[in-house]
This record gives sequence, structure tokens and C-alpha cells, in this order.
Amino acid sequence: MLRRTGGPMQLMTILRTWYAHKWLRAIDLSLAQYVLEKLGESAEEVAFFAALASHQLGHGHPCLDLQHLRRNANAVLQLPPEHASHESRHACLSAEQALALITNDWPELLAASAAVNVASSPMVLSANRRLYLRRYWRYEQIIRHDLLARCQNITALDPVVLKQTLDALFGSSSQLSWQRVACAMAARSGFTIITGGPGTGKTYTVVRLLATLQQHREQQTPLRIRLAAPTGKAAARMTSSIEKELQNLPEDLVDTITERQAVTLHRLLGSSGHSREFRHNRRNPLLADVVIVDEASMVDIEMMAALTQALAPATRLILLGDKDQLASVEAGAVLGQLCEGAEQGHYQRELADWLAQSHGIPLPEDSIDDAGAARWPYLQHTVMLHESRRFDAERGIGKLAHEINAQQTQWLERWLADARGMAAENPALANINAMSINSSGSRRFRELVSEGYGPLLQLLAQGPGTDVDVWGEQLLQQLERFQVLAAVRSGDWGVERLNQLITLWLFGDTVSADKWFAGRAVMITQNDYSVDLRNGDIGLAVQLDPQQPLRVLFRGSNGRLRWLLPSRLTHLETAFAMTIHKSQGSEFSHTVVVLPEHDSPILTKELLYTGITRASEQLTLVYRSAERVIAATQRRIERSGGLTIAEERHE
Ligand SMILES: Nc1ncnc2c1ncn2[C@@H]1O[C@H](COP(=O)(O)OP(=O)(O)OP(=O)(O)O)[C@@H](O)[C@H]1O
Repeated sequence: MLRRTGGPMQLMTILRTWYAHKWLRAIDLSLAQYVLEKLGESAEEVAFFAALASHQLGHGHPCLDLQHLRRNANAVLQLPPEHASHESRHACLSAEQALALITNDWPELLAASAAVNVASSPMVLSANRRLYLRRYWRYEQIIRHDLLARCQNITALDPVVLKQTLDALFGSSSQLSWQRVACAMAARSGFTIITGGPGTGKTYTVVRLLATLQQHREQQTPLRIRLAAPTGKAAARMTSSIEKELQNLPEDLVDTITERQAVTLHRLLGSSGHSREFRHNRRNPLLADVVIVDEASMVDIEMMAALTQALAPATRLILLGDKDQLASVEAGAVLGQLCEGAEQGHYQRELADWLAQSHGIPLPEDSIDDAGAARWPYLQHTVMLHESRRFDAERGIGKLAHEINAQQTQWLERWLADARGMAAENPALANINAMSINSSGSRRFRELVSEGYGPLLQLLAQGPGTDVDVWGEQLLQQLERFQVLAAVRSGDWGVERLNQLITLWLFGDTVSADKWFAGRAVMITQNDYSVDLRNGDIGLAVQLDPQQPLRVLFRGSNGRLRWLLPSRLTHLETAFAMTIHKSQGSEFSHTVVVLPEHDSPILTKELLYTGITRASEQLTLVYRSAERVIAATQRRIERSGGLTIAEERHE
């Protein structure tokens, strides 16, 4: 028997107050109002949950997980939000207080509603715990269905014959190589994930995989390969990494790999302007033998559903990415969900034996799990690479990233207390630096930033000289050499304040951080097809000639320089500092990660790990108190979603 909550419309009043204080988005409130309009006042509690499910989407979760909610509502909903003012904290009830007003059993209440689980209802409750807006539930169904079908596509390959190919490509060794295991696995299966941190050899492996597939192809024609990544920048990086790696292969093999240019997923699927529809879909699938997607952790659930639907059943899909990074800004965490448990392998014995034959070396016993196939279907198609080849794991950045990812705080505490002393004892730690400061305006931080951006200012002061393009190239390359990353948006340590400070320090008080001036670094914040710029593209305002208006320099998707008028750019922000979220898919020689003074649920080990692994040569961690760094390391993002769980359908 369901009872009514508190006073009439009490929950709707809470939602309106939350919205008035920017704790909720307009769209979240509208959904609640829509449910009420359709079902009447008695549906207030359901309408409240609808708003929460929509709110979760805004935080990147495809569903509202009622079990997580029951455990820790404030943290799960991030209410109060990180930017909440004192006034709003005073005026609004917390999520926990609001939910305490709902005395009915939550799943029972939702399951009894006409807004949930009936044909074309706006919401779906799955497994009595995950509440979805229907569209996102559909995406999950599509992905799960398509990937599991693809997992069934197993090529009958003789592992002993395959071994000869792999011996030639990887060299024979008495040590197990997970890269080689990944290659063997992907050679036999219609779907494979190769996951691992930066520099663990995902590209190294995939290039050898392409050569393997080509050699074991029945026809002599070249493989039809398509390479893609979620952002323009990630696609450009993928193209150059593949090109570089191909140079290490024998020439006759290289010549067989005809496609080397990565494109954005939007372009791959044929985006049609602002519509959600793509040219390639089930009716018109992409023509390809292999599709490889890099930086797959950034692919959201909607894009992943579009991708799986656009592939013909015979096309092999290979996802590359780092499962431990933050997920996409849009709802998803697809890769993280699919790879859950990948550290332990969980391979069924039959598969492990096949892989061992293709290698000549058995897989470790602890990676074998006889119940693996039933419990972990995607892990039978996943290999995790652990060993960084770029900076070995014991060296600074790799070591720090590893400790944070593993949530090991002992070493971290020592390092935070005495980074310099530890670097003096162990020179391998010289490329990581811990800087504790009292305020973001501190002199030491100012010096760090002024020194870091110094070469950019020098180049700007030199001007274009005789060759504008050479200068432009140098400027864009310099922009990748130093970058400040902030964990949060607002407050004294947030990205907005940091941009104001850095602008002041670099250019003085005659310019303003949010207005145009020569030398302003900017980031595009929304895809803009009219100028062919994507969310996340970085540009630099420059003065080519004092008589001419400012131009904003970008690298186009074909790699060429573009010099656009500022008036053509609509959604952008200053980018001397950017959020760690926005930095995903990029790498900077010297990365400065700034943590705020206060604790917040958004400070997680995934956030720290993602920030730290943006650094390719040097990392500086800037923070107020070591306790905050430790607290963030100890906190994990709770991924919600049901991709990995087999459930009955509700349609
Ligand atoms: N088994 C190996 N033997 C020798 N060199 C290797 C091996 N694996 C990787 N490398 C080298 O290590 C470097 C990093 O590898 P790679 O670029 O493939 O890593 P990645 O995982 O794709 O990195 P990112 O995540 O940054 O894209 C490259 O220079 C590559 O040639």
C-alpha cells in the first residue's frame, strides 16, 4: 500500500528551490513537471525520481541507481553541488533530507507507476534498482545486444599457425607478453578491447594486429580499415601514433596497411549537422573489415550505440582506451563498465589454452576463471596492458599514477611530505613535483605559471616574421608544452579564477580573461559544424598584423592551420587553465594539476589519475593540504549502469 508524502507538492517545491539555486537543470525540473501533468498530483514522488534520473544524466550517469542512492544520496547526486553558495545551502534541503520524505519503498513506488516500465513510458526501472530515462535504457540494450552478438563472431584460426605470425611480429621470448595475447585475441574475435594506461603499447599492439589480420586474410585484397576517435584532437594523435609505429614494421607489411588517417567518430558515422541521426546505421552500415576506436573511455553511451548499430555483423570492432580514466563528459562510462574486473583476466580455461598455444607460453593460473564466460562475457574479449613502455612504472609520472590508481596512500603520503627529498634519493622521481601553497594567488604558483607560459609569450612577441605558417606551427606546439589543469570549475582554486589570475600574470590588467586579446588561449566548448570545430579544440588568438583584426589559430581536422576571425566562434572559454574533464584525450609535456582547498565528492582517484596521466614529461601537483590529496585518492567514482548485467527486458 503506497502512502502520500509529507505535505502536498512538498517534493515539487524542493525541486523548484533546487532549480532556483542552480542545483538542478531546467530540463530536470521540466521532466518532473511533465510527469505530474500526465499523471496528476498523486505522482509527485515518481516525478521527483524522474528529476533525479535526469539530473544524474547531467552528471554522466545513464541511470539513477537506487541502491547507491540509498547508501549515500548526497554523494551520489552531488547535492549540494560543488559550487553551492552558503545562501543556497541554507535555503535548500540536502538530497538525503528530501529523500527521507519519501516513506514508500522506492522500487515498489516506481514499479507501480504508469510512467515506468509500460510501453513507451518515459522511464524504465531495471532489476528493481536502476531507473533510466527510456532513451538511455534503449542505448544500453542496443550496445549489450550488438556487442554480445559480435562476441559470437569467432574466426576459426589455428593457434599454431597464428603463433608463427606473432613470433615474427613480436619476436619470440620466454616471457609472456600481454600485447601479444591481445593481438591473438583480437585476431580471432569480432570484438576486442585493449585497455591500459598511457604508453602501455596499445598502438604498438594494434599496428601488429592489422599486419596479422592482413596475413591471415583469405582474399589478397587489402583490409578495409577505419580508424576513429571521439574528438578531433584524439583522432590527430591516433594518426600520428599509428604512423610512427608503422615505421617499426617491415616495409612489405607497412604497404599492406593502406588506411592511416583517423577521423572523429562523428565523421566516421556520417554526422548530419545537429541531428542525432547518422548516415551509417543498421540500414546503411559502414563498409569496413576492421574499425578501431582509440580513447574509447571518452565514448558516451549514445555514441557507442550509434557505432555498434552502424557496423555490419562481419566488421571487427576494436576498442582502445584506458579504463581507469574518467568517463566521457556525456553519460556513459561504457568502457569502464565493459572492462570491470579486467585486472584479474577472468578467462575461461578453453580460451586461455587457445591463447597459450598461440604464444607458446601458458597464461598465469590466476588469470583463469572457469566461471569467467558466464559471469564476465566481455572480459573474454578484453586484455589489459600494465607495463608502461614510455615512462617505466617506477619513474615519476608512472609511479604516481600507479599509486593513485591503486589507491595506495602510504607512498603518496611520504611523497607529499617530502617530494624533493625523495627525488634527491631517487632521480627517477625528479619529473614529479608536489607544491603545497596557501592560496591560488601564491608567489610560487605564479612563478611556476609564468615560467611555464614564458616560451609562448616569447614566440608571440617575436611575431610571425616571414613565414606565418612556421610561426603558427610553433605556437600550437608550444601550447602543448605547458598546461594548468583544475579539478573544479568555481571557487578560488577553480578553472575560472585560475584563468583570471594567469591572464593577469601574463598580460597585466589591461586585458580581461573573458575578452579577446592577442595571446588568449581558448577552448571550444560545443561542436560547431558551421566552422568545423569540435568541443575541446584548442586555439590561440594572435595578431598577424597590427592593421588587421585578431585571428584565432586552430589546427584543422586535416592537420592544416586555420586562422579564424573571433566573431565566427560562439561557444568557447579561456584555456590557460582547463578542467581535468576537458583535458581528456590530450597530453602536455608539463602538466600542472591544481586541487582545491576544500573537499568535494567530485575529487576522486579517477579525476587525479586522469589529470596526472596527461603529463608526458613533467608533472606538478599543486594543492593546499595533503589530506585533500589523500581523501581524493581514497574516493572512487561509483559507476552506474547495467551494461554488464544480463537482465530481462521490460518492453
Ligand atoms: N613491446 C614493445 N617493445 C618495444 N617498444 C614498445 C613495446 N610496446 C610499446 N613500445 C613503445 O612504447 C611507446 C608507447 O607505446 P604506444 O604508443 O603503443 O602506447 P599507447 O598505449 O598507445 O599510448 P597512449 O595511451 O599514450 O596512446 C612507443 O614508442 C612504442 O613503440
